[in-house]
Amino acid sequence: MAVLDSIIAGVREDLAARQARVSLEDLKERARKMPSALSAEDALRGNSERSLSIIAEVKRSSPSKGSLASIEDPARLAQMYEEGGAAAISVLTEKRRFRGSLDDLDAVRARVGTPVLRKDFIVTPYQIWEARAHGADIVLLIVAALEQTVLMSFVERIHSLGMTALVETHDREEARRAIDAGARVVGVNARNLKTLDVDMRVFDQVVDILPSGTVKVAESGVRGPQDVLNYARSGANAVLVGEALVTSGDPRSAIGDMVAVGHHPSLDARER
Ligand SMILES: O=P(O)(O)OC[C@@H](O)[C@@H](O)c1c[nH]c2ccccc12
Repeated sequence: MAVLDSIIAGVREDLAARQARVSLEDLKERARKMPSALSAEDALRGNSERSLSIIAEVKRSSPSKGSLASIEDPARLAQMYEEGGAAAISVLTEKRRFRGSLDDLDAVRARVGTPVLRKDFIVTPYQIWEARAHGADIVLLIVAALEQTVLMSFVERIHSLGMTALVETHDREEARRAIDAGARVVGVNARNLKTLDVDMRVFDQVVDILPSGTVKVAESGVRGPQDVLNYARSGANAVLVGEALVTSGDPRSAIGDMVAVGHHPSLDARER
């Protein structure tokens, strides 16, 4: 079984347990009582002052590398990311492979003022309501995990709840599907979720499929400022970084160095 399929099988089991505890009706009620979602599209697109956005991830573990960092206080880590200049914070909520949780999402949401992304393997509308009920502003959707009509309805659901869908792709065909489904923020993941191989050239191979107004997010494999610069030169509006930040020992300055790349003079003439 491909890695993605086995992750999703576990996600479905954990989901069934949560659904048995909290009904969809209760969840909707909680979601309706939440403050409105923060608008994330402009924050991710960047502006003249911050011409490249960094999405910084709270990530304890990964299927490819195993344990990365214990992160006993996810809110504190997120706060350091925010102080270092992150445009948004990504919180993994998948339990089995990434050791994340909705508690992490709650804690981060309560601490930071930036948009927060729920990073998980979304396969039912219940999880979208759950994201909103726990304060998410952005929800990840993985094209490779969803049939096209489902993808389309999930993008609509996320947008109708005032959140932003970050629709993740890994090749040109998936990028076309993301755009057809109504995505305005598209991620290009250098990591193939079926094999876990990382190839940072994927962004260049996919980027010309995306219409100019689309927010383009390069995901995975970023080791430091040079990789951020390369992605920015290729036309990324935002870069999503996990491992390099959680293993850095000084997340505030590690992200600061990446944010600074957005002001690099060689980026002035680029078209995004
Ligand atoms: O730790 P990295 O290589 O910087 O990658 C971060 C992020 O891109 C990665 O965690 C990720 C991208 N897409 C995903 C989908 C599910 C789980 C995780 C991911």
